[in-house]
Amino acid sequence: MITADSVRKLVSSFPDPETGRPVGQLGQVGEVRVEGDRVHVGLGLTSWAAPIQDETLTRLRDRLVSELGIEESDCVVEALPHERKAEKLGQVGVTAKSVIAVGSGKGGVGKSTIATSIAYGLKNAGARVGLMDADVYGPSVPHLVGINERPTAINQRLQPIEKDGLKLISMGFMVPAEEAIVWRGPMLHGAVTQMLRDTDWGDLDYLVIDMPPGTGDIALTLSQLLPLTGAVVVCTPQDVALLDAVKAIAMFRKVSIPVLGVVENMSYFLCPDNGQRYDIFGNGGAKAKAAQLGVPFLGEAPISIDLRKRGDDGQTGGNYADDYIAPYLWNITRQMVRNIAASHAEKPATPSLPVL
Ligand SMILES: Nc1ncnc2c1ncn2[C@@H]1O[C@H](COP(=O)(O)OP(=O)(O)OP(=O)(O)O)[C@@H](O)[C@H]1O
Repeated sequence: MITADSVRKLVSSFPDPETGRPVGQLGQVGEVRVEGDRVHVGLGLTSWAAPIQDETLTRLRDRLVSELGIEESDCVVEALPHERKAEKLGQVGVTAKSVIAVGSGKGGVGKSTIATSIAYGLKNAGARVGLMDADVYGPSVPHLVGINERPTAINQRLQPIEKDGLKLISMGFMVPAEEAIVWRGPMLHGAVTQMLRDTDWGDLDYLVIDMPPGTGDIALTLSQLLPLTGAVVVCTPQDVALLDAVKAIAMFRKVSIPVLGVVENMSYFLCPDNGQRYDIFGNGGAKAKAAQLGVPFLGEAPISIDLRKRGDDGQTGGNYADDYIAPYLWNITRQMVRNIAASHAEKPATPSLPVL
């Protein structure tokens, strides 16, 4: 006979996606009801896990169905909100659970577009997200999301600009582009440190950092300032771009930033007139290269006129309203979170010591 206790025990050992620790240890098992063969379970999930909430619930339900030998239709697993504060990270004290750098080997491959789309995807799913545009050589995020105003400071803390619930700070707010372009290492280091340390980010699930293309200076600076969850490398499919992406991967590895995966942008073009697919820059090269280098592939995004138009109009966040490009962007975002959750399950976080 199935009892609430036996179900609770099964649920308790299920790993929390955010920490990798059993949910039973973290007070995340909610109400468990058993009526004959019908089982109803409440699972507490944090906003960090929101992008993979549905599949997490399905995984738990599948486990219960197989272990208890019941019908899928008799097992209901429901998400309950679970609060968990982020810890202050590194010497800059950013309060975030995951810090993700988005980089590329060269400019113009759509790095800022993908970084912004990832940030919006996480935010739309229900996570608390900050986006830091550290691309000194082309700080394009304010343009992509349509922000013209400058951040204010309260008690010498920069207040990020909020756009649709996304918190944003850009190098473009700090310095005129023509000035930053001639900066050397120490000045870049100072500016990035200041953006991280002196911004009122609040409590974030994810901080997404749009990196300048190519250069190792900022990757090195970041790795010294706070523990990064990992880097996403954006590239286009042609061979020369892939060579640069390989260099970017090597650069992140050199400064011990794990590579969360590669994104192939501008993978192909679907002609709206005849539905014909054109592999303008070739296709599939990034996936093959990622496999060869032993890094995950996060997904592809085709060339989309809407994506480019929305960028020009400061409406990049609106890409999720577009039927054609939205599933590709969402797939990349979700695959990234899945990969982070899988690494948490492999290496669960050590529990914080109780306060005596
Ligand atoms: N999949 C795509 N389809 C169509 N246009 C795209 C796509 N991805 C990006 N773009 C467009 O390409 C241009 C460059 O994109 P973006 O600024 O994101 O590149 P970047 O790699 O960050 O460049 P840089 O490093 O020079 O800032 C923009 O006009 C953007 O709208």
